[in-house]
Amino acid sequence: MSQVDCRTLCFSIFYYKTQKYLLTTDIRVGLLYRLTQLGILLYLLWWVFLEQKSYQTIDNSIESSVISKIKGTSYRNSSDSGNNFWDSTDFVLPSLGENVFFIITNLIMTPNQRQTTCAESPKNPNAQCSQDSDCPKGKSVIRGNGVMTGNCLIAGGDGSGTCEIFAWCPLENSPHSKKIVLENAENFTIYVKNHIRFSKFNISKTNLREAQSKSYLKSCRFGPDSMDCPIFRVGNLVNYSGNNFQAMAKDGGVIEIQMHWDCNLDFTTVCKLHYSFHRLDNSNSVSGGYNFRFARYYQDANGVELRKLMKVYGIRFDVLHLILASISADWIIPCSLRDTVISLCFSCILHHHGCHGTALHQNPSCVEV
Ligand SMILES: Nc1ncnc2c1ncn2[C@@H]1O[C@H](COP(=O)(O)OP(=O)(O)OP(=O)(O)O)[C@@H](O)[C@H]1O
Repeated sequence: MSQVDCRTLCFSIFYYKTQKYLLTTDIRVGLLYRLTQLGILLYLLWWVFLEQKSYQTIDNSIESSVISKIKGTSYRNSSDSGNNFWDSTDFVLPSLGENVFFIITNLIMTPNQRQTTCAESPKNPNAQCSQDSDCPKGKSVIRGNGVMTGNCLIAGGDGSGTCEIFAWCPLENSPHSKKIVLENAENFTIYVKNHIRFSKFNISKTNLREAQSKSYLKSCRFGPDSMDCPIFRVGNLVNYSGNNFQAMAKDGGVIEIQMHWDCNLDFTTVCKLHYSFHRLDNSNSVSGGYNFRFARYYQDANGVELRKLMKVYGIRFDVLHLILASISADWIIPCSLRDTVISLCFSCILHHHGCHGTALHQNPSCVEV
């Protein structure tokens, strides 16, 4: 590189350029310019601002808590299990009041079980025997309830018997009747409290309106006429999910209570809350419904440990929430980008129109300013 080239290159970084404006009085170019400006303006106002609300941002730093409380009582006087009275402490599991809770609607109760020997269920083909050697001592019965003692208990005169087992005896009672045990479960009420907090903006919201008093809560029930009441009747919830309570209460199921928050945090915080209810388990499958077993342990007068086994059927409620929060972003309209686009377009137009280079002086509609 020659010495002159090098000096030109080095000094060029200290040069300062000014812009040169061209004014064209051609009405077609002017009209096109204004139409382009109008188009960009309309695009920004209508699409970017009104339709897309692109000036807003979504806040993902949302904290939320769900607290539930269930109330109701149920009484049943039956010939096989006697008087049975239930209140929420008995039929709600767990009692913590979380966003997932289970309401017992039906059960098979087997009281006074203790660890001793008894006959395995005769319905279990793996426990059928004709002699003691068919019941190897210490071996668990496949799909059974206990461990074989080595004795075959012959009950009938046909020589067929059932293996004796060491287990919690007596074994679990036979399946429940068609009638559900907690008949009044349909009328139980669920109170769902949901608090959400937008930690970035220190804004809190709850599904309970400030004006709602304790007496309102005592009497209100969620329904088409009172969509802002946070107390739901169990039977209605099941209906809203498109199911029949009596059918669902017999074998149990899972229902989702979905709380959909749509909050606009611009200016004043406005949140719209919408509830929807869906059944989550597949009631038509071979193993439909929802049940599990648990036991309550106690001792008799001699200090022997006993238990009351319960196979419970019921409805598990999952409270889920979707929160959509939009708020004005610290947005900057990309002015430089917009100007670049406009100027690029117009240089093309002017070029096409002959307003460039030497052609500038030959075209009377191009004025240099
Ligand atoms: N599942 C429910 N069904 C109907 N009302 C309810 C239910 N849960 C709570 N409430 C009522 O809503 C109001 C607010 O309940 P909150 O739990 O805040 O107060 P509380 O005094 O602890 O209620 P309580 O002692 O009655 O359980 C109370 O009047 C309460 O009786």
